[in-house]
Amino acid sequence: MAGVLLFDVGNTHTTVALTSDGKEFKKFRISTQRYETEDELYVFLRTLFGEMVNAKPIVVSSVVPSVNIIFEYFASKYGSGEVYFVKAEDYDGIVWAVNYPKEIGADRVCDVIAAFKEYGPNCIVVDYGTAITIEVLKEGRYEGGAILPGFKMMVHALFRGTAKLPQVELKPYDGFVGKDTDSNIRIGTINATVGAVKYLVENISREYRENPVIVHTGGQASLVAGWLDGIVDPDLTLRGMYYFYEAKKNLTR
Ligand SMILES: Nc1ncnc2c1ncn2[C@@H]1O[C@H](COP(=O)(O)OP(=O)(O)O)[C@@H](O)[C@H]1O
Ligand SMILES: CC(C)(COP(=O)(O)O)[C@@H](O)C(=O)NCCC(=O)O
Ligand SMILES: [K+]
Repeated sequence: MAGVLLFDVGNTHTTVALTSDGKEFKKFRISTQRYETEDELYVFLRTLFGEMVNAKPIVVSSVVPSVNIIFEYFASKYGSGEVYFVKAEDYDGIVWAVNYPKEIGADRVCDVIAAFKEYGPNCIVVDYGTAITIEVLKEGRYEGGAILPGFKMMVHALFRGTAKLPQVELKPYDGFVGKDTDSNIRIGTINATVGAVKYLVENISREYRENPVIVHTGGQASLVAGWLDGIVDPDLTLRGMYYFYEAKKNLTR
């Protein structure tokens, strides 16, 4: 089967997706800390994908620099030899109107590319992962955004910083006054973070006035579905990776 292997490497999980059109994905999710060599990664992927995983070009969106070398080795030993690392400075279909485009996390680059292609030039994208990122697109220019602690990080911060507070389930609480420790914590971490996102999106929209399209993505977007306005689009990052690959492939043919 033709196609390309996408690796969305985040600080918690690596989502691996096989696709031949950038629309349909056969995807699996593994912990980013679980592989330290190209052979370990291959064992995982052979188990999950079977032979389909062999001899494909690979695209890597990584925000964990320490693992990047593994994909270089993987590409030459098990891939087609081609590896494309997502970088803002390698994609000129967007104006990266920020101080240091090289600093932008690759996942954010992918989110912006896909949002622009599919939701138009005025969007706000919120990506809920280890950290929560907010991307602002105005008239097709990436204006920057914000970075917040993710839901799990908020809960973990309370757990690590106190003697008695437990880690709670990552579920919003249906109410705003807790009657026990668990609900107090969930309100102050999950509900509060949803509130922070709401606050930032409202103020960004006011600043940009074009009533932007709002898109939610990332592993925990489903957690907030129903609490926030906007579209929930879990595969946005993967589609952005494929758009990046198409742009690079046409350049290098
Ligand atoms: N199938 C799944 N198994 C485990 N966690 C999942 C799954 N789907 C979504 N999640 C959630 O996604 C989170 C990781 O989100 P993700 O966007 O991949 O983070 P990052 O990109 O920072 O690694 C996990 O902490 C978990 O809450
Ligand atoms: C903010 C992030 C850690 C989010 O990554 P994730 O939560 O997906 O692991 C990542 O986009 C990143 O490392 N960004 C670099 C700094 C920046 O984008 O300005
Ligand atoms: K992410």
